[in-house]
Amino acid sequence: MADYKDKDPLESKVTSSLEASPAEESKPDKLKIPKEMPVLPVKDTVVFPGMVAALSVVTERDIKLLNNVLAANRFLALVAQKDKDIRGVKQSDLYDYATAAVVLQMLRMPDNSAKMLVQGVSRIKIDEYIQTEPYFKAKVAILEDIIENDMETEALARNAADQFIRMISMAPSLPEELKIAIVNIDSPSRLADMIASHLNIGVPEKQQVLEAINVKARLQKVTALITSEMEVLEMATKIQSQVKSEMEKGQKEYYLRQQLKAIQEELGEGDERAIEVKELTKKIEEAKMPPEAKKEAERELSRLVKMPSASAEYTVSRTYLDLLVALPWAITTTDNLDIQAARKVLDEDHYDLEKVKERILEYLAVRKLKQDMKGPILCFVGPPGTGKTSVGMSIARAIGRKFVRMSLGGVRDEAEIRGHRRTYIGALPGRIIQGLRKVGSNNPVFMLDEIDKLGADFRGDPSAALLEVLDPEQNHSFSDHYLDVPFDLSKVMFITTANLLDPIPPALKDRMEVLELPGYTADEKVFIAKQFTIPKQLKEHGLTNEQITIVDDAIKTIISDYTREAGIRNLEREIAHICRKVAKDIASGEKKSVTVTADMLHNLLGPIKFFSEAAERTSEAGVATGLAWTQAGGDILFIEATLMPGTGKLLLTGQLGDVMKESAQAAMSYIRAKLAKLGITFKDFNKYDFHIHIPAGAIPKDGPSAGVTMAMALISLLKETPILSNVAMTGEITLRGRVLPVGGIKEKVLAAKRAGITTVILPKRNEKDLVEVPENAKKEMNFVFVEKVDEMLPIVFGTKEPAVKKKRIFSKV
Ligand SMILES: Nc1ncnc2c1ncn2[C@@H]1O[C@H](COP(=O)(O)OP(=O)(O)OP(=O)(O)O)[C@@H](O)[C@H]1O
Repeated sequence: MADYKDKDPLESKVTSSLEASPAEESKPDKLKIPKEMPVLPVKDTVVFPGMVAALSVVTERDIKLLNNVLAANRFLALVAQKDKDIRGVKQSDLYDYATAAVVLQMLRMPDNSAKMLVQGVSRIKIDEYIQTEPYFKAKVAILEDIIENDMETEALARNAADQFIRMISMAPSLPEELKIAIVNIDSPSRLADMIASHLNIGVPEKQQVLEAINVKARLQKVTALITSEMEVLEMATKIQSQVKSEMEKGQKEYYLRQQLKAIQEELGEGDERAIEVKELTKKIEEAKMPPEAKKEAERELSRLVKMPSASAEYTVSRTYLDLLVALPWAITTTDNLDIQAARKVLDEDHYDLEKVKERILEYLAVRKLKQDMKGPILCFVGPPGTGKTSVGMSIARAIGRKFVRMSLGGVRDEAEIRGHRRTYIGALPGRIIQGLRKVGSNNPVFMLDEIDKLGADFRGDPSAALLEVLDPEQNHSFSDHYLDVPFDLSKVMFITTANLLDPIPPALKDRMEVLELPGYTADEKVFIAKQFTIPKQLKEHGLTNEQITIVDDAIKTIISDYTREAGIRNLEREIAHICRKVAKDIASGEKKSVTVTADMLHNLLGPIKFFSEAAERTSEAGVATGLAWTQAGGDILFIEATLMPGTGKLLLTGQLGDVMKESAQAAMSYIRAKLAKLGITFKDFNKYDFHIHIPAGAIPKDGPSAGVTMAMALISLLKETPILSNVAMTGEITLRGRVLPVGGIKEKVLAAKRAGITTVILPKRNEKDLVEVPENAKKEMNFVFVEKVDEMLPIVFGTKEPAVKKKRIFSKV
């Protein structure tokens, strides 16, 4: 068995120990090819005719063969082995097609093996083995090429040559000189053999080329092999260039980094990064985070260290770490549990608001007994300016906690509460986490203002996120999307505020303890103004008691003529206005001290802003004064009714909800059914259209409560009798004329009092609610409780019998 060692015979080192050298006369000649010759099995390669190859001869059997060949005519058959790993080769292990070759040179090696240089002469086919020992010998048939010298052969040959030349340029293992050799080959048959012998292909493919006697088929085979080889080469080149460019990039970055480091060292900033990491590590330790958060912070820090400081990712990571270390994981302020002291602080800041103050003192008392008690979640409900926010601040001051406030008005996006995931560009933590970071303690009084103005849209429902915040069962592990690790909110005392209770989602309402702050009477306002508002405003404007005095009358006039509100926000604003004007006079040296009287208000505050409309509006028949419970607390509203020629339709305009429309229908039907009982002589209902109007600005929260007012406006119209201007009413009406209870009695009564009403008609079943109305209001007003609409008539018209007709407002049709 011969081993193929060297493809390029020119490189084999043939030295002076050559045993035989081919003489000129022994040059291979096809004519002299014998018909019988020894057969040498070859591993690993196929020697093509015309090619020179160096083979190693190792086994004793092969050496014997070689000796005999050299002693005879130097011809031998080189046959490729089907499987190169087989030892003790049999005939069936060899291909049938072979190459007749002559031995050109032989070189004996010191270890008894030999190397020989052979040259292929012709394709042969083994016909029959005639000897197997000591080596194979066979009868062979010499195969002649089948060649057509046509254009196709020519084209195939040129194409193969061109492709192969291109391939040489791409394959680093093929020498450039091969190109010249290829160009100089004239015979297509030799060209195909030459190319096949240099292709990096297996023995079976080479054998196929050898067996292709037809030169065209051989060229085609070779072309296909070159093409697939080129594809492999191209792919390899691509992979190589990719690897190279990535390596280059990495090397470039490394090089630049080294430079940067050198520059930083020169500038004395060399270890800035190290200092930063040290500082952050220290801060992580100091923040005393729970294990989960600490692990996350440490992981983020190890990521940060690997990032280039100029990258956007670095900033994101650094901002996140800054938040993690800044959050008050373990900072808790100590509560002041002294109930007396707390009461003093609460009283110092606010008048009345007893329910709220009591609730807080109760909480403190229980806290004293049970250390780990959860904070209550309170909801202060009331009209604007009734002290909801300021009492929250006062609570924080009384217990000795920090205070943070966030308005939920118009919040529609869940992410505002719970934050954006950090994968978003410009992501931020939610407002709860932001608030806690700002306030710097984990047990502040956290005020969530305007919870009734929460919105919801496609960006998620913020109330769902709030549920988690306000649920004591869940909020010990509140998850903010940005923060990504739970934060314990259970120590926070949440206080929410709302103007109205109804719009608050029921699930949220459920979790809170509602405390109402309904508003103040004029007298209470005077008291608050004197005790709290005026001293506060004087202080804010740098004025002293000697420099300005506001007499009681002036305060009362501000309340009645310049404000109409349940709270005291506008009163405070008007007082501030007066303080500014007085401060100007005093600062400019014009005056030394000013006593503000009611007469001076016109000059200081401008013309009166609110008139008592009741007297004016109800001077005509068909107008009734109702009481409404609105966003701003209680208010009065004038319901007007009129009629005009028509067909008996009922027309409704103004701020009417569906419920109010139904109430109007009910009122009308009741009246028409009870004309005689109500003392109405009007009969031509089918010849007139009726029109009820509720003016803008008085959007009642509880629609049905305008029922009795609409009924009274219609009755007044039909009886052509005006209603007394000092009477106002509220109540729902049924078809049978019953008066049903309504809400917001305290607010409504206070609003009536502000408007100068002295008699208020209320549903009988609301009598119990009168306890909430302040005593002084009760003293100055009359309350009439009714069960049926007809009971109202004597009161609204001021007489037992229908009043005197004043003037006709419709003519007979
Ligand atoms: N009972 C009171 N005693 C003393 N001052 C009061 C009282 N009620 C309200 N005030 C003062 O009225 C002003 C307005 O109150 P605040 O801003 O707390 O109203 P609010 O109920 O929160 O209103 P909004 O619903 O508009 O938020 C504050 O300066 C507050 O100090």
